[in-house]
Formats: sequence, structure tokens, C-alpha cells
Amino acid sequence: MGPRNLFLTNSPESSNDCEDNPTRNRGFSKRGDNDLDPDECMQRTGGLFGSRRPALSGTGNGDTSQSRSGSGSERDSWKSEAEGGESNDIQGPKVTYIPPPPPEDEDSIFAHYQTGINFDKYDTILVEVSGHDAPPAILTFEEANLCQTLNNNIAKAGYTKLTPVQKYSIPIILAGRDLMACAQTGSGKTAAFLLPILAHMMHDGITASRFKELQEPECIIVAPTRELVNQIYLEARKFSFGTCVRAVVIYGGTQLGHSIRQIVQGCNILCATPGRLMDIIGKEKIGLKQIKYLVLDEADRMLDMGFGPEMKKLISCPGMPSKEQRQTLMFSATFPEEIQRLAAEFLKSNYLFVAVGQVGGACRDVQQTVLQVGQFSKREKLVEILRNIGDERTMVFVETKKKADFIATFLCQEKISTTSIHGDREQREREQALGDFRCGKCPVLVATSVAARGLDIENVQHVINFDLPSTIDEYVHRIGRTGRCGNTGRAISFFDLESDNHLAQPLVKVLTDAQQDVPAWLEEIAFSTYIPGFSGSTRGNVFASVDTRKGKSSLNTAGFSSSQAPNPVDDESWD
Ligand SMILES: Nc1ncnc2c1ncn2[C@@H]1O[C@H](COP(=O)(O)OP(=O)(O)OP(=O)(O)O)[C@@H](O)[C@H]1O
Repeated sequence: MGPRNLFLTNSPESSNDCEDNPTRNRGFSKRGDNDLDPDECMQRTGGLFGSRRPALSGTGNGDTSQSRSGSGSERDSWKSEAEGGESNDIQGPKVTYIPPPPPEDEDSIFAHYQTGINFDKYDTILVEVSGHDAPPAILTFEEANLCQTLNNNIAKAGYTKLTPVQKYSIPIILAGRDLMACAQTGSGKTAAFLLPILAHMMHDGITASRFKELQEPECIIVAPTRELVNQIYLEARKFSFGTCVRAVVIYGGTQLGHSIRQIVQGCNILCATPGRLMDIIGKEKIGLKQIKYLVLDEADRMLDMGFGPEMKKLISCPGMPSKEQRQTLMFSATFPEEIQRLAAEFLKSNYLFVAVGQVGGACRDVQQTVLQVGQFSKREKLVEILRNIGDERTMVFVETKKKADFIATFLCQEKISTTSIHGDREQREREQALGDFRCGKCPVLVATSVAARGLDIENVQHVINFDLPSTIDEYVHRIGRTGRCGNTGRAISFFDLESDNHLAQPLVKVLTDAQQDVPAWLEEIAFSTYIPGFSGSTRGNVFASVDTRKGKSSLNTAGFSSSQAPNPVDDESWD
């Protein structure tokens, strides 16, 4: 889109929306400093996970019995969308946006980009599986013993070799085990859960779903942003092509009636953002009795204090099989220990934990540079960098929605073709922006953290952190929009001495572990800045995350393939 449209959807109050609260926090990601879909946050409550702003309705005490009973004010909040537009937008206009259907032709369904020169280097990445009786990893797709249709789809998708997270997760999921998997950005986590789930469904002889007012899917996949659930849906549609499994996607910012129409036509795999999912469950369009698989993608985000309450409600909904009766799968590139502990409530006690990759999860295929740039020099520096970059696709991350518009407009004035994506833009505009960026019409996308996770866009060669995020995990996700699937990428971050010092220590660790140059000035700040609770040494762990159960007697390293075992020095640095 062009510069003229940039401000169309911004109301004055949205600029001050507390979504944009730049309050810094360290470590454990709080929703308070991120730009997330407001409608997905509609049921934020207090209780266990805390709250950043009052719930729009409901008791706000996090008492799951409210949702179990299906009555009371929380249930009213589920209804609100139908009764006057979006749940998040009770005073706003009714949401009428109906997203265009994705192309139906086979070429578009299977369109993919090439794996990069470093794809084969995945084989050298260290992997550890912890938990009892892990099935051995598989080395090839053939070993997974998938049905012919799935194998055909895998081939048409251009997959010839498994990535490490797929080698380990596929047999674990096929064996019916619960899983928490932590693997670097862009390394194929989506297929790692979709393929074995589809294999199970095919094996169980799923029957074609038919038109029904109440649909009972076998699988629910939740993710934190609309664009990400849509992407997961497209992957599900690709891998289920030619089968009778029907995947459906529903997300906020679109007409509720449209979501319902998609569902009633049949639904085996439901890809959803939490707010819309709870709305649809409240409207009794989705029954949960048949759920066999519950997937939390970007699981640390799905369990943190923003979405945690919704997820707790989801697993307490009437009809939802208990954790013993369903298979629960969690995937992310980051998994803070506090969140892993919360996750235990969702998983069977014997769940397996797979850790793939370097400390902190930063992908080694991304060349990271940190520049000291003060607040008032940032714009000038940005323009200088973008002029040097030329037409290569670049994502520029800023901390607030207001700033995203401001910087995008500024760049357009500088004749740099730019669009923007953030939580205050209408869904239609968000999708348009992403489309314009994907196709190269606007090679620069200014984004808030709403675009930090999961998005898989071909040819993003650069990520610029105009503002550093408040947590190191968010940094890892943001820079992971480039350097995907064995391709190389570059990340440049502006470090402001006035506001970013708390990040120096974890940043040095992430850079060191990804074998990047660490500027001396950054190291100096890191060593002079005491971060309470930050335990990472600059040498750090070998793995992206540590299983919090590690150290308990129940742990072992079953499933460790000898070719991928860490060396003893690395092993020592595990804790
Ligand atoms: N085995 C494979 N062979 C070739 N391409 C693959 C393979 N597995 C995944 N891909 C492709 O790699 C890209 C990245 O995959 P995906 O989006 O699942 O990564 P991810 O690990 O979920 O990343 P993030 O942490 O950012 O969410 C996608 O385009 C996907 O189609």
C-alpha cells in the first residue's frame, strides 16, 4: 500500500493504547509490552496469569469453573462478538471483513521457496530429547511410514530431507506422546506437528466431514496472531491435499458469520486465534468431544500472561478431553523456564522435551550486527541502511503501533516504498500490507511485534530492529524472520544506551552462542550491568532451551542419536 493510506485506521486513542506500553521487562515475556491482536486478548483475566488491563467482562478471577458451567459473564463475553461486532471492539463498528479465499489451484497450494545453502548444516545441530522412553529419531521421510497421499504432498511441497525438529518430533507424535519442542526459527516446526497428526488421522480412517451446525474437529491448532494461524492453515491445507481431512481457519478482525460458514461446512483441523476460538465455542459451533490433538504453536506466547487465561479456559471447556485423553503438542523457538512450568498443567506428566539448536535459539544463518544508535539518530541511520540495501526485502521492527505508522510514513516520504503491519490496522489492511510485502511491491515492512513470530515470508533478507524489543526471546523471534530454512539473512539492531542496557547481557549471550562478533562496547555494558535473575553465561548452554525437569531423577537423554550427541564440554555447560 502507499503512504496515503497509512493513517486510515488509526484513531487518536489507539496511539495511546496500552498495547503499546513500552514498559520494559526482562526475561519472562509479558503481553504488556507487545502489540498483539486486541480481540485475541478479550478475555484477559487476573488470577494465575495476572492481567495488564481489566477484562472487558467476566469475573476476572481466572476461575475456570465459570467457563465449565458455560454461564455467567465470561460466557457473555463470548457472545459479544455476535451481538455487535468484534469482542474487542464493542464500541467500534461491526466487523464485516471477509478475507479473500486462498487460490485453489495446485501450483499455488504447493508453491514454496527453495531451501538455502545451509540446509544441510542442520544435520550438525545438536539435539537432545529428555523424558522417559523416547522413540528413536527417524532419518528420512520413508522411515515415518506415512501414507502415499501424504508422501506425494511432501514431495510436491519440495521437501526431500527432514529437519532436526522433524526427525525427532514426528516419531514422538506418531507414538502418541505429548511433546514440548524447542527449535530454532525457520527450521520446520509446522510440518513437524502437521505431518504426524495427519498421518494419525489418515490411519484412523477419518470420514469426510459434512455440513453440520455443530462441528467436532479432531485437532485444534492455536497460535497468537491472525497472520500466523492463516499461514498454518495454508500448510495444513497443503499437506492434507487430496485427503478427506478438511482444515479450517478462523481469526479475529474478520466477520464472525464468515468464520461460522467456514466451520459448518466441515472441520477436522481447526486453526484459530484464541479470541475467535472462544467466541465460536461459546456460540456452540464447535464441540470439543472429538479433540485428539491440541497444538499450541508459539507455545510460550500462548501460555504467558496474555493468552494463558484463554488457554486455561479452553482446556476447561465442556467436552474438552482431559490431558490424559488428548495429545498436547507445544512448539516454539523459545521456552522460558517459568512458562515451561505452567505448561505442565496442559501436558501428561511423561511428556517429552526436544531441544534443538543453539543457546537462546538464534539461528546461525542470520548474521547479527548491533549498532549503538541513539533515539534521535535512528531515522537517519535507517534511511542510510535502507538505501544501501536497495530493493531487498526488509522488515523493520519498532516498539509501538504509533511509531510503526510514523516510521512507515517517514520512509514513504523518503521515497522508500514501505508498508506497515500492527494491531491497530484493520485486518484487511494487515493482509494487504503482508501481500504487498510478500510480492515485493513494498520491499520494506515496518512492523510491531505482531509480526515477530512465525511468519514465513520468502526472501526476507534483512531484519532491522529500529527499537530493540523488551525481551531477548522476542529478539530471537524477530531476527528469525530472515535466515529461514537454510537461507542466509542479516539482522541489524539499533542499541540505544538510554533504554536498552538491560538487554546487553542476554544479547551478548545470544550473539556469542550464534558465533557472531560481539562489539567491545556491548560486552562492556553487559559486564557492568547487573541483571537480577539472569543466569546465562556468555558461553552458555548448547541448547535453545532447557527442560525444566532436568535434574530430576525421572530424566534421561533417551533418544539421543549418537551422531547428534553434544561433546562432553557442551554437555557440562547444559545447566
Ligand atoms: N523438510 C523440509 N524441507 C524443505 N523445506 C522445509 C522443510 N520443513 C520446513 N520447510 C520450509 O521451511 C520454512 C520454515 O518452516 P516453518 O515456518 O515451519 O518454521 P518454524 O520452525 O515454525 O519457524 P518459526 O519459529 O519462525 O515459527 C517453510 O517455508 C517450510 O515450508
